[in-house]
This record gives sequence, C-alpha cells and structure tokens, in this order.
Amino acid sequence: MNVTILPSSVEGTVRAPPSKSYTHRAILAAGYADRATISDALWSADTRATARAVELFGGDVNRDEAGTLEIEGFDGTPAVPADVIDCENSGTTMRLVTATAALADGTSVLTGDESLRSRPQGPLLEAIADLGGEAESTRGNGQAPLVVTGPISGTSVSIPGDVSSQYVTALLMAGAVTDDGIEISLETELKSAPYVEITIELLSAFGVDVRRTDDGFAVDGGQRYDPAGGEYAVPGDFSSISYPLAAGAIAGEGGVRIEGAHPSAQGDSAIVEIVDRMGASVDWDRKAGTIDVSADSLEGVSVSVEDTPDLLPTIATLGAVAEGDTRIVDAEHVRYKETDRVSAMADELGKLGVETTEEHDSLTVHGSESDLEGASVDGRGDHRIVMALALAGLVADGETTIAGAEHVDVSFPGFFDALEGLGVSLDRS
Ligand SMILES: O=C(O)C1=C[C@@H](OP(=O)(O)O)[C@@H](O)[C@H](O)C1
Ligand SMILES: C=C(OP(=O)(O)O)C(=O)O
Repeated sequence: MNVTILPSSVEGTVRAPPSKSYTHRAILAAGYADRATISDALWSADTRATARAVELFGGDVNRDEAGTLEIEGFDGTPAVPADVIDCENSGTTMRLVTATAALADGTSVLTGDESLRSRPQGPLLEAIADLGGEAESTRGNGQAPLVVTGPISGTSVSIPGDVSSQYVTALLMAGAVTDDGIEISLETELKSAPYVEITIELLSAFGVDVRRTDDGFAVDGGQRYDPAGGEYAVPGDFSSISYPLAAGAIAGEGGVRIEGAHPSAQGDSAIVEIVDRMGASVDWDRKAGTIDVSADSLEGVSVSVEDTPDLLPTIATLGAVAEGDTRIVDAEHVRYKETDRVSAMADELGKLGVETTEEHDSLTVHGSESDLEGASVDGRGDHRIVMALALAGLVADGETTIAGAEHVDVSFPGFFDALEGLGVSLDRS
C-alpha cells in the first residue's frame, strides 16, 4: 500500500496503542504458565507471531472482542512444535522463542521474512550450545533459518551485550523454568538496557524473580509463572507514542493530547524529554497518563540512543524540522533492526531534501540546511521508517508518498487512522 500525505496541521486526542514489548513478553509468560488472561494486549503482526509460537509449543491463545487474550500455557514444558515457527518480521519473537525451543525435548525450526533472516542470532545460538543444547543457523552465518534442539542443562553462560538485549530477555524467561536456573555474564556493556528492565518488571508481575549480578543477571530455576489474580494488563507503548508526540511538536499548533501514557520501565519514554529539550511545549501528567504537546520552533539537540534504539527514526525527522544540527549518537545497534535504520533514514530523508551526515554509530541531521520537499519515499518494509517518514510528510512542501505503508501493522496497526483522527489529509492506494 502507498500512503500519500499532504501538508497538514494536527490537533486532537489520540490513544497510545498497547506496548509491543510488554505484549510479547506477556503472551510468552502466559505460555510458560498454566494459564493467564492478558488485557489491553497489542494485536499486531509481530505479537500474533509470538501467539502462534506459544500455540506450537502446546499452548492455546484466544482473543475476545474486547481484545483480551485468554491463554492456556504449556506450563513450563514446551512440546516439540509440529511445524516450523514463522516469526515473520519480529526479532523479539525469534529471540525469545529460540530460548523456549531450547527447553523442548527435541528439535524446533524457526524462520522469518527476508528482513528477519538477515538479523544477527549467532550470540544466542552460541549461548544455547554452551548450555548443552544444539543451535545452528542453516546457512552457518548466524542468521535464520535456525534449528534448535533441547533440552539445555547448563547453568551459566556469557554473551555480548552490544548486539541485542533480547538474548538476555530470552535466556531469563526460559531460565526460570529450568531445573537449576541460568546465570548470564555480559561480555560487553549492555545496549538497549531498559528492555531488560521491562523483562524484569513483567516477570515480577508473573511472580518470577530475577537478580542483577556484578556482571549481568541471574534467574533461579524451578519458578512458576503466575500473575496476581491470573491477569496482566499491558501498558501503552512509548515507541508508538513518539510518532503522535513528534507530530504535535512539528505540526500541532492547536495541541495534541496522547492518552494511555502511564510510566513503566520503557526507556523510550525519553522521547518526552527529548521533544521538550528541542523546544516544543510538553506536559506529561504521569498519574493521568496523558501527554499534552504543542508545536513551537524546534532546535537541534544531541541524543544518545544507546538505551532507546527505536527512537532514532522519530528523532531524525524531528531533527529535519529543527534549526541547527541534531546529533544522534551511540547508534550502531540501530543498524541491526528490520532494516539498517541509520542509513535508511539518511537516504529517505535525503529524498525529501534533508541533509545528513552518516557515521558508523551516529547520524547528524542538518535541519538548518534542509528544506523539506514532498517526494516518493520507500518505507523499506520497516514500520518505524514508514511512520517517521509520514511525520516528515506533515511539514514537507507538496505531497509525500510512502511505499510499503502497510508495514505499520507490525507495531501500530491504527497509525494512519490515528493521523486522520488528528486531522491529517492522506490517501491510501
Ligand atoms: O526486547 C524488546 O522488546 C526490544 C528490544 C530492542 O531490541 P535490541 O535489544 O535488539 O536492541 C528494541 O529495539 C526492540 O524493538 C524491542
Ligand atoms: C526492532 C524492533 O522490533 P523487533 O526487534 O522485535 O523486530 C522494533 O519494533 O523497532
């Protein structure tokens, strides 16, 4: 699907979709449990992939009309899947489920779409092998398709922290139901660290304890997944909130209100402070879970995305509108996502007249040297690139057409409806 965005101002209220990261973990945690109810779950292409995996391990996921998931789990003992697990576009699914597969008494095969089959899985495969399982990339390049044979029996492992925090999440979630637990030593500094905090918070809600150690994390084995009252409610998603928030900051003279923005462990809530630092008027009422934002002239800032890789596309577009340079640093791991988002944003914003300087671990956007002009751009099959380019379309001169716009279904299925609700003129074809 192509979406064409016309220059538009935004005004009104939008509700944050539920968090993709919490939903993945909640569905899998319910799988590790006997049963659980998950309310306010995100039902998107990525989270459906995790639900399918839980079913292949012997669970059952049912969704009612209100969007609540009733999940029967496999109670700590995943069955050997009767089919290949297709994780489609979802890195979180593939990493978290690879560790589940390592608990099954037999062989699982995992694959995904072309993007996912180009992303790094090697460190997790090595960790599973070190724990006594067998884990191979069919092409021997550390990428999916993957063949994993369990069960693992080891109790300590070391892993790099600078490729993906999802390896740590995967091992902690699986380790809780092994006999003797798993101790994880980090070989390098942990990037995307708040995502492990999300894991620890979610596991705690399911009654599973994780310990921080001098060089990593540890989880005791023999724990039971069991949320208080049998239920877990998913909070709003701050990576998704970043788009209406940025829309308000660049084109929201009349004001935009975002609902469903309660504090949680999400590092991406840093977007509120970033937009504020750039000069927009922002007010976050944490108790009410509302953020009010309105446009003002923006100035470039320097931002590290070490903890918040998913914010890079949003910040790049904000930088294109701001005066001066916006320097986004510590961004190497942002290249390992659905696409290399550092170069994708440099190239696609470039088509809209934006000047950037790309280095291996940074992107500098030269807002003052940029005149946003509508053009045809490629969403690169990446939901976050599509949404960040749509923001640029709000303030570019003339029409901006984004190819592959349907990929918003990965994390924010109602994204274009939400933009229309804020008064944006757009056309889907
Ligand atoms: O655990 C998670 O839910 C995620 C962790 C991050 O990935 P990395 O840890 O690979 O950086 C993030 O980019 C991704 O969108 C979701
Ligand atoms: C990188 C992302 O997700 P995943 O790693 O699950 O594909 C994302 O949502 O931006």
